[in-house]
Amino acid sequence: MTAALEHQVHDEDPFHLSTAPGTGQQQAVVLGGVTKRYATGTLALDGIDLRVARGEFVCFVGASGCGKSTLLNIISNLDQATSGSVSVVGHPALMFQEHALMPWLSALDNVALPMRLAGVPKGERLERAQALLASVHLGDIADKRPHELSGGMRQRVALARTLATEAPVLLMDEPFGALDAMTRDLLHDELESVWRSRGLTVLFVTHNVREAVRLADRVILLSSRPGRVVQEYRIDVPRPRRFEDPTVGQATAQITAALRKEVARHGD
Ligand SMILES: Nc1ncnc2c1ncn2[C@@H]1O[C@H](COP(=O)(O)OP(=O)(O)OP(=O)(O)O)[C@@H](O)[C@H]1O
Repeated sequence: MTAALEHQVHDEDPFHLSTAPGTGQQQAVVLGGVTKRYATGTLALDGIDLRVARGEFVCFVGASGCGKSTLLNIISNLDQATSGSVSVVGHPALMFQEHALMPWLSALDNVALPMRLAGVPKGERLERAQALLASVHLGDIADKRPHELSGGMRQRVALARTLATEAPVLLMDEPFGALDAMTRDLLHDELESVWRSRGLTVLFVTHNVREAVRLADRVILLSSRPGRVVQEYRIDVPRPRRFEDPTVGQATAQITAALRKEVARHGD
């Protein structure tokens, strides 16, 4: 069952609130009127208001060029908003479609890299990296280098490396977009399991509405040129969800219809 929630603009100053009004819920990410105009003149985002609760899994879908990547870059502080405010708990970890592993390092050393940069002692970081690899079912390929691994395995190493940062918030920009359906399905299970066990907050960008419905507590539909929140969908299908579940299919159809309308509105 899904229920469509219209996007609400918050009256209160969101940057002085640690809880959502009436819910008592702690917020991991709060955006207020985030607008981004690139130097070229492109208005990529226009007044995005967003609250993501701690432990929530939010997926963003929208037409190509609606500003999804821009939004994650701003939340991760890789880029700055032109106006508006951003408040994030801790330092988020960002994971892209391209895994960008260091080719000369073993899988284990790739996963250990963020801890090395953070000054974690060698013995401890290698032990933790090994446990992280095991958590994505790659405990037995620790010594292999990226070129010896399949695309799906490399993306799992990248996921383990992202988790090694211990960031409370994960920002994922189409992380599984290049993978075959079967591998993607496995990675969904693994991501869902670490999300739940660690109580992570995940903001996940995808072109794939079905993937969004499979993973998200809430799906946010963005419009393009400029990017605005069009609608939000609370997905309350019980977990674990399967693509074959009729309720997943229904929610996917509902959101896809809205996305089509958005795309048609812009003539893309
Ligand atoms: N560095 C930049 N300079 C100028 N314009 C940019 C820059 N980065 C993105 N844009 C423009 O801003 C808009 C939003 O881009 P963005 O990459 O955030 O969209 P997206 O939704 O992630 O796209 P896609 O789904 O195709 O990956 C687009 O019109 C894009 O051309």
